[in-house]
Amino acid sequence: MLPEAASWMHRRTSCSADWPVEALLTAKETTRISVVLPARNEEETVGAIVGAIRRDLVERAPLVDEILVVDSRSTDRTAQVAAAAGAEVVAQDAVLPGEGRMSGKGEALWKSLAATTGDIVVFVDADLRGFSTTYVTGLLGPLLADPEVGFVKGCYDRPLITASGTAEGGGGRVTELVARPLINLHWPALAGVMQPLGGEYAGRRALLERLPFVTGYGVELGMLLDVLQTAGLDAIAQVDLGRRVHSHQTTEALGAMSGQILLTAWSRLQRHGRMLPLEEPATALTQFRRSPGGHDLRVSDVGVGERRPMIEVPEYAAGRRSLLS
Ligand SMILES: O=c1ccn([C@@H]2O[C@H](COP(=O)(O)OP(=O)(O)O[C@H]3O[C@H](CO)[C@@H](O)[C@H](O)[C@H]3O)[C@@H](O)[C@H]2O)c(=O)[nH]1
Ligand SMILES: O=C(O)[C@H](O)COP(=O)(O)O
Repeated sequence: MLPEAASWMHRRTSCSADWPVEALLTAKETTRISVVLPARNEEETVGAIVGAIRRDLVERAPLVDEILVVDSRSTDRTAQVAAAAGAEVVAQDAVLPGEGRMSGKGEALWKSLAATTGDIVVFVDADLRGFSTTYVTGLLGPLLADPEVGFVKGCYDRPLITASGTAEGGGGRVTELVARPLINLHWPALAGVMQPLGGEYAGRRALLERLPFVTGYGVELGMLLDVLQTAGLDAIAQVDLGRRVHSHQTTEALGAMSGQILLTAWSRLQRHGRMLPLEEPATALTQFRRSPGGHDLRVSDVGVGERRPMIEVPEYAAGRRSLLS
């Protein structure tokens, strides 16, 4: 891991328990806070999430000023359930109709900026199970405490829950198999960001409104890379939110998500001028394991070598196959 990345992790990582709601209320002053949930067919889960935020962070403690659910072309009762739980609900396609209709989660988030007024916007996926409002308070902590912080990512343990059981640490498959190796390769300064694709994060409007948003599932990677490019590593913080359980997509759907992640990375490599001249790619891969004191880092070298075609090996070309044994 680069010294810069290790130092960032040390300085900019906290956990949700570090940010009690009472301290946040004091720090909030006149800052308006919006919570946004993008939702496509989440009638089973969206109500409990909205209800918890409304109860804990609007009624019990006046921290959150608005809760917006962006209905992303749901065909179920997502909009009704969210409204009944106390959220304002807008249809993705009804916002800024003059801008036309694009698709996916990134489109819903982009539209949400136009449909909210908060100085700080907190994004929370609508498919979470066992949601706690400490997700929201945790994400707000670094932003309310430090004006230098502009963007906060959540991190958590991610189980993979299937009909045959629960594999702790088995979730986040696109993160582990695609995004993390890609980030370590081309953006090693971000190697300490534990959940680069996580859907729970918060940012200052003044920063978010100056970023392009990738549509679909490229939105998180694009945003993280664009924040790094425009505001620098120190503007980013991460908060350990504990454990995250969500609805898993099929492997096939995750393949499509991976394609969007790769395309997003490609576009940022081009746009941020990292292709020319071609930089030597970093070969260190940093992974994380939960430990009693936080997280253990495991850095391995994923560098690959290259062998010449076998036919160019003289012994082989001469037919001396006995050398194979
Ligand atoms: O067209 C869409 C698709 C999804 N969603 C919502 O976006 C959230 C996350 O979508 P989901 O399909 O559950 O994504 P995951 O499989 O959980 O993907 C992970 O990785 C993605 C890529 O970085 C992130 O966008 C997600 O937040 C993150 O949880 C959910 O509330 C969805 O309802 C929309 O609003 N519109
Ligand atoms: O964030 C990810 O990597 C994808 O959403 C896949 O997550 P899952 O493996 O927990 O379904």
